[in-house]
Amino acid sequence: MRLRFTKMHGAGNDFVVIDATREPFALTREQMRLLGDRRFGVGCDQILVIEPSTDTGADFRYRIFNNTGDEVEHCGNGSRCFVRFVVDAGLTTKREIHVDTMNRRLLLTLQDDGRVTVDMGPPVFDHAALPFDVSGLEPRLENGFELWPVQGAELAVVSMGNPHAVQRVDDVETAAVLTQGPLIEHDPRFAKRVNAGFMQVLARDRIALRVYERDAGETLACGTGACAAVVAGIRAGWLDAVVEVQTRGGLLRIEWAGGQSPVLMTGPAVKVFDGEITL
Ligand SMILES: N[C@H](CCC[C@H](N)C(=O)O)C(=O)O
Repeated sequence: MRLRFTKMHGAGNDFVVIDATREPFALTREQMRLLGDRRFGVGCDQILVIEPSTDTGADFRYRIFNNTGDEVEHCGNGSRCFVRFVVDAGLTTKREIHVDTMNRRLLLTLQDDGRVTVDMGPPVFDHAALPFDVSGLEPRLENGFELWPVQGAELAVVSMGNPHAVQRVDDVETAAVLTQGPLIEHDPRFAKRVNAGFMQVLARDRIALRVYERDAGETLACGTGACAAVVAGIRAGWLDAVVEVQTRGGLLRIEWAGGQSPVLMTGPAVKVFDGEITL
């Protein structure tokens, strides 16, 4: 089959975007793996599929598949690229867009400077929701916030709709991202596996972050990972309410007022090229 797509990235986290608003999305898992392969296909961290809304309260629905073909709950950098795509494709004239993902409704705003602000909804700390099995573990409390001893790390466990386990490190450049990351991702306590974050606190309003993503391995940036890291840092008492997150692929700005307030993420969304591929 011939497939038209748009290649995009959000701070270096890269995507193949498929417009399924006029014809239904029908790729098999194998076709998605080929599409996402950096040598045999186009190559990307995730595949984003844009569909018409099934609910009057939202303008679109958007589905996210890791490059393994596994469908996942959320992709922060992807949601910004989604907005850039639907505006550039003329699929909407709005600049404030409501979109439904697997388990959240997001409000996204295209800023005049081309960046996109995403209301990511509130973080969830309920271990059962992640899911994360805490049986037999004793957390260390930092500012009253639980840090869990798993795989030789002290993990803050947060859901942004998708699961994250974040640890504070002295230096992200020398952190054991590529060795400890997969051990955390596949630890049996995370029944749906987990995205493993490594955060270096540079100041109360600035961190450096690397994320070993579930399925995708280390990406140049992880939007939901940046949200999870900042929320964990605020709860642990290390960070203030507005934080600049330095990732290997670019800068993200994360804001959270605490409690049930939503996490706001602002960052870039870039179109690289349009293409066609036969799968
Ligand atoms: N690998 C993630 C999905 C993509 C998240 C990341 N690309 C982001 O920007 O949030 C997961 O399996 O939950």
